[in-house]
Amino acid sequence: MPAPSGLGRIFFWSVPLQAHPTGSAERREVSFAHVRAAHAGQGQGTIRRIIGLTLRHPWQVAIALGSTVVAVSFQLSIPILLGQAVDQAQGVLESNAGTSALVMTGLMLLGASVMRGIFTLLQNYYAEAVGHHTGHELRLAVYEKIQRLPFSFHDKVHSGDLITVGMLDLEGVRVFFSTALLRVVLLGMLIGLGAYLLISTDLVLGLLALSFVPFVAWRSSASQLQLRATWLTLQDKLQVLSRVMEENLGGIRVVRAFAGGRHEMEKFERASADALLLQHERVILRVRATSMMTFSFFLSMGLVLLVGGEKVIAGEMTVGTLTSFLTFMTILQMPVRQLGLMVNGFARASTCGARLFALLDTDVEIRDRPGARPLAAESGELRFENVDFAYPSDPTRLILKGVSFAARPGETVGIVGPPGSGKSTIAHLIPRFYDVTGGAITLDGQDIREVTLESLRARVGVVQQDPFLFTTTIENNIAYGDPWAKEPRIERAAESAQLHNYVMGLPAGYKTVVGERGASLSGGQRQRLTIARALVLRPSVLVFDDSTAAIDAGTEFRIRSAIKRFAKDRVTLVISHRLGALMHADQILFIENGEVLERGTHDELLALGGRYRALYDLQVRPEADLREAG
Ligand SMILES: Nc1ncnc2c1ncn2[C@@H]1O[C@H](COP(=O)(O)OP(=O)(O)OP(=O)(O)O)[C@@H](O)[C@H]1O
Repeated sequence: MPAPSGLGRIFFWSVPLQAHPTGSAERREVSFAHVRAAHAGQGQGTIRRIIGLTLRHPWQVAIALGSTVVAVSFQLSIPILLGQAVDQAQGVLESNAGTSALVMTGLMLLGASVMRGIFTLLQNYYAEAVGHHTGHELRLAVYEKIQRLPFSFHDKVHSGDLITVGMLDLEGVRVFFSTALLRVVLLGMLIGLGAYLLISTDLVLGLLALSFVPFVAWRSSASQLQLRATWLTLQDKLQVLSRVMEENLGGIRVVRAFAGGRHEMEKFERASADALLLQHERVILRVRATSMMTFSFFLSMGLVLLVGGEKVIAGEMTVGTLTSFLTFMTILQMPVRQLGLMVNGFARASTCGARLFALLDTDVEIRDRPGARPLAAESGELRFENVDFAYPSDPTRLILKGVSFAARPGETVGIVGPPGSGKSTIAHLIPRFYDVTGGAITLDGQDIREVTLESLRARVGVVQQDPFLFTTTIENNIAYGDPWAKEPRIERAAESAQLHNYVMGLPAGYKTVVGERGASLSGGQRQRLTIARALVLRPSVLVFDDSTAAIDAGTEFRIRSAIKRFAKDRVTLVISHRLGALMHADQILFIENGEVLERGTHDELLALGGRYRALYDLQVRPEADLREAG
């Protein structure tokens, strides 16, 4: 990103970007402490909180407000000068007086217009700057919050809804200063001072000139509030549309495979038709309000012309004063119409802000405890001590019940069991994606809840069931956990994961960009890439959560041999449905309904003749028998 220069530097501040050592990615080194501090204080009024955020840019706010005051003063001088000019021009025509006074007034009028223009520009520029700075900070704060939200939150909230909060709601808060707060000053001054000038010049004509104000103010506010209500419903409808589209794109292969195109189209059309109906309703609301406001304005203007014209004819008022009145009215018309926008700005900011702050205030249950220390790096012994666990969404249903086991560095623990028995849940608990509800998990004797999350996650590498890849190069995908990893380390990890030869065969090698979510790779290649990603971290505990399911037996064997060398001083957990993937483990746990039913080595479990044996007979023996027979 090029550094901003000139005016841009005043508007934006540059965020230092640190180049990724591999040269192909960028990492931001930004501290969010100040942003987080600005969000402290749950329960404060939403609008007060937004004003607090805005005031974090005091000099920009001051320039915007100061410019508004000066611009309004110049704007209000224009009708006065215009009236004066008309009277002077009439004087020149009627009594052949000199034109110097008229020229002077003309020049003053020009000067006032230019000054008004300059200060309005400054007002708009700095109002936007405040909004963009606030938006930038909030975006970072929301994104940072999303990075820290616990898995239990993501279990409950649709990611599309989070995106809406991060985009639409944030926008409602971002524009608060320019559309609402600054308008209070702008409209307050224009309407207040304008009304005073009109009434102090001529009470009756002043009241007539202002007669459209209450009606237009009411109509504009009422219609804006109605528009806002329909806008919120429209957002819900559009959200449904984006969910339908998001799901369709995410599951595009399922849709095609099951020829679901027509059904998907019908779903989309229904959601789109709902949105269309609402948009139509909004257009009618807007057009009706605009025509009523325009009509009432011109009605008032007609009355002013009628009464004012009679006063001019009767010699009670000059043509210039009447011109001032009409110009004042024209100047006032826009701000009065904008009162509705101001009311809308407040309403929008308060609903959007409430949702945004609710997200920012969400309690992060999984976080460092006060006084948490980094995990002390020792041998890396992993222990599950009588672990109970229930997912926060269903706290009464125990998924794990009294699970205990220990693994010393260099040991491999195999975990097998029927679907839904709780195997992946064990994998989720080690890096603290969730906290245990009973018992404890320790690493080198340290309860993992008592150490910092960052140090824990740096020591635990989990290869998930579902291999997720980023749309970037193979190199960056492998080095995701440690962007400063040097090429030889990345290549060694890829070699262990049996991916190196494949990558070297690609024209761009490690610089090959994988498509969206790794769509250009096969299932097995994606899994091998995620294995390499975990190996780069050189973790103390390596967890394979059914992560070789898409890999053929030969490749899996080679990966296992390579990892054996790699994992000689680490704990390895292998979760799999296939016994072939974990038969070699030093200890195998057979899990059912969240309980360890059997444990031992492969031979011990076979000799036990229990559930493991039954699974072996079902899965492995027929193949072995067939091989022998062949
Ligand atoms: N995020 C979650 N929230 C609530 N319940 C969950 C969640 N994830 C899993 N479960 C439930 O916990 C139980 C154990 O799930 P888990 O994924 O650990 O099983 P598993 O043994 O790994 O299954 P599989 O072999 O099919 O991958 C299941 O009944 C599942 O429905």
